[in-house]
Amino acid sequence: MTQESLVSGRRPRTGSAVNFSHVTKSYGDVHAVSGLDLAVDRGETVALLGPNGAGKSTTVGMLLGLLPHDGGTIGLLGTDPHEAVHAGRVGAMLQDGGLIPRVTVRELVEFVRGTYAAPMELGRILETARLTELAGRRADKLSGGQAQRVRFALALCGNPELIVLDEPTAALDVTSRRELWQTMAAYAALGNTLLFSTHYLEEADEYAERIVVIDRGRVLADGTGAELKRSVGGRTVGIDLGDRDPGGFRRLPGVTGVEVRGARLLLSTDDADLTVTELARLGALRNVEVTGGGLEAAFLALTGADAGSGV
Ligand SMILES: Nc1ncnc2c1ncn2[C@@H]1O[C@H](COP(=O)(O)OP(=O)(O)OP(=O)(O)O)[C@@H](O)[C@H]1O
Repeated sequence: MTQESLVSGRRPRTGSAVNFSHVTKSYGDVHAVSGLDLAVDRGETVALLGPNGAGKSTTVGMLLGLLPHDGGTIGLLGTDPHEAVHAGRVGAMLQDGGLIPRVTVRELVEFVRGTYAAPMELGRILETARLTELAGRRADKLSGGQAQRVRFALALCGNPELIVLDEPTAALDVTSRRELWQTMAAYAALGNTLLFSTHYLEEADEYAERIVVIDRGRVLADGTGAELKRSVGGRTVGIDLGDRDPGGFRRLPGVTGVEVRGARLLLSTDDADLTVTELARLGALRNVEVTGGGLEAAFLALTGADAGSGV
């Protein structure tokens, strides 16, 4: 660690945290992961976004050394998954992890801390996971959001450099989701690496610096939320047609398609700004509405466009 990182408690953001190269994994005839390439740098917060059955949990399982991979190589914090996990350098929050009954939050966290050679200090774990007030409560009598924060606290026990979270906010309400994200974002802000899988597009867009879209075990897209939205482009600009000739709009900048629906003219465009500017110049902006271009449209285009490719 550098002098600065020792003073501030921040970790240096250099080097590779996760490196999958051509990784494959099958369950019998099911190709769950098919030649996956994925690189995450230290200090990054990355979302693995994919539909059901995309291979997210299998990827997380292999990353943590819980599932053997069939082919390719997996590097974790400059070493192999087993070594990194055994050294306490990786924390994990998996789906459906039950909490031991009849013990308090403090006892549970103490117990898990005891399994590490150099654990994070108890007070800091409770504070980071916002559990200080709940430390004396029974761990099996908490709300869904509180229980998930306890699971996050358990993932923090070894003072890990990387935390891997498999759908951490599934089944949580909006408030609990936001609270959990505040705790995780604070940990990431110290220079730690977060890799999480999710179904929630808004969550990936809001909290991840990078989104890796996977489907059928392969990477379909990799970039910031803004880059993914841009890569699909495709917005629709709608205006009231009035008595104008729809054909004349075909030559407008950005326009890729023209459709008349009732009294409305719908222009498909790959550059909505340019199209709208030109409509304004022509004095044709009546009841303008720009739709599409969100992450959902990008996600559907990416996963849908790949359907039927035979993989
Ligand atoms: N133990 C298993 N035995 C057989 N097939 C499996 C097993 N685990 C997963 N699969 C299959 O592998 C593929 C990838 O599953 P995986 O659970 O990794 O996807 P996922 O993206 O995590 O899905 P979800 O979002 O629904 O959790 C799916 O087709 C799934 O049915």
